[in-house]
Amino acid sequence: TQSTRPQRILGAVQRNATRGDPRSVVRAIDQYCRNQEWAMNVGDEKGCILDSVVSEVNPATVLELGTYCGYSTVRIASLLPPHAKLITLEFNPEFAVIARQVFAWAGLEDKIQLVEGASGDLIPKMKEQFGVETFDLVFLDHWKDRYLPDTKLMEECGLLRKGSVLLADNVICPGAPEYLEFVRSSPRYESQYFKSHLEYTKVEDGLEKSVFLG
Ligand SMILES: O=C(NCCO)c1cc(-c2ccc(F)cc2)cc(O)c1O
Ligand SMILES: [Mg+2]
Repeated sequence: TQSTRPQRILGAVQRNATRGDPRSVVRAIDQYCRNQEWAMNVGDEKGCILDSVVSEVNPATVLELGTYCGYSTVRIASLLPPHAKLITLEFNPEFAVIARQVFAWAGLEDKIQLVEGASGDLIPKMKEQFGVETFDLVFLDHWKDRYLPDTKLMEECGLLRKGSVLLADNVICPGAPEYLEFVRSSPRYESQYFKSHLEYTKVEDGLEKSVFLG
């Protein structure tokens, strides 16, 4: 029977990465997706920008919206301080099954909590069900038309504090025009665009970093 792209990505990790070495997992996925078949990981070019923002924020609590195969989850978690927690939300159960195995291969299960379901349903449950106060960093990488409604929802649920950082992937390609307009025009956010390229291609894309001002 035919394998799926996420299954083939997991295979590349299991063949080429070293168990317990997160950076080798990241490298194995990038090499596979650059040389064998494209996949919607944030990739190495935008990944370096992600790394720099994570290192600068040094977050104790991280929320990732959109796990896919766990590439960015592993990339972020590998940079977190010892007791920091990363919660990642994934709607697609097939992606979740693969991502959990990628986290295990990287040896990061204790830092990462993957929750399956729709972000719009799960965000209002964050405080009560997952014991979260506020998030220091949010990485938006899920359905692009959910970036804005979920940002408003996080505000309403009191999940953002003065200084919380939102980092959004794909603001150019595929694009999140309503989100971009909102964070760039709202007096409650200080936004900055990091120009880059769509993963594994020469197409323009970028990350938008927006600091919530409270
Ligand atoms: O939909 C995306 N993510 C949420 C899914 O769970 C996504 C899509 C693309 C992309 C796809 C098709 C194309 F032609 C160009 C870009 C890229 C990404 O980085 C993404 O995150
Ligand atoms: Mg993306």
